[in-house]
Amino acid sequence: PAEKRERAQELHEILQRANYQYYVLDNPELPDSEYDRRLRELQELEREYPELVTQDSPTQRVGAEPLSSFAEVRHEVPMLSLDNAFDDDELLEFDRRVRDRLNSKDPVEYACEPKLDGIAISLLYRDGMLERAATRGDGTTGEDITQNVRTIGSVPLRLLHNGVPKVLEVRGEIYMPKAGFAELNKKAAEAGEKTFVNPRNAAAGSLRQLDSRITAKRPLQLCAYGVGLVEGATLPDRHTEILKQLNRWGFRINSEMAEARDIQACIEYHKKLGEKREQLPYDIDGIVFKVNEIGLQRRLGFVARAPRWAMAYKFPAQEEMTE
Ligand SMILES: NC(=O)n1nc(-c2ccco2)nc1N
Repeated sequence: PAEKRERAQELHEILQRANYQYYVLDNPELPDSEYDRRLRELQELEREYPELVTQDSPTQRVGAEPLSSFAEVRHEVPMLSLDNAFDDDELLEFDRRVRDRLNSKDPVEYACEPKLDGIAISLLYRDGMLERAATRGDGTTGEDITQNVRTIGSVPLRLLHNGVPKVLEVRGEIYMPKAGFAELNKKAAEAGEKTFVNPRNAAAGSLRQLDSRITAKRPLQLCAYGVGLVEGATLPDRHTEILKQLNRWGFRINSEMAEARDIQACIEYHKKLGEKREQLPYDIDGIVFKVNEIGLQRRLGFVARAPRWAMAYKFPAQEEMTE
């Protein structure tokens, strides 16, 4: 049925673009009712002609049969945690160490990203298709949560456009926005179910579900913040440019991301974001500053635990949620 295949392909493209606008660009163009109508038409078509189902079809986001356990995944490129700074002096010391190691008298440019308080994950794409998603775990070994992650709207099941790398590992944070968290707890309380203490725990609990149909109902977001394994492509040579490329390929990146020409500008950025922290639609527990030039990152490398080229400057802990 050639015309059925064409119709399925057309619906597929309309739904995929609507998904990108809504979940990644926060700029919905299709009313929900229109989205649902077309999704039902595609589901109907795929029921009639199962050979039309592709693994990146928008119909494949509703969750599958529950798993009995999560398989283990080994990270070829370790997922490291971040060193912490708690005041301006510690951040200045970080910059001094960086410039000493680079033997550079010039200021170093930094990328600035709010540190989302969620769960770090790794997404592996092969020929543009999402192959597996895994938690950070201990940095070397994590859990395969692909079934659950496929249900998250801001996670591309296939990279947009062509000319994508053969292998691309994207790293990011899965988090629950404050509004979605409040709504989830309100419904849970009304239904006499357990509520979550904070958005981070709610996100972690939603990703630990063996039944991905439960995860599919949770308001989770993915924000990309870096790459791991890359084969068959040359990425830009600055971190902020890599993130913009990821956004073009279909990933959500943080709208507050910025470049700071030196460490003084980082301190000003940290202060500014600290003042608007309560107004942000998601929890953050600091700012991550990264040396922006990839060549310099390579020269700095990592110490055992954390990269020498990055520092998380934390905010004071928020007063814990009252029960
Ligand atoms: N949590 C978070 O938002 N992160 N975490 C990193 C990170 C961890 C290791 C390297 O980069 N970057 C951002 N924005």
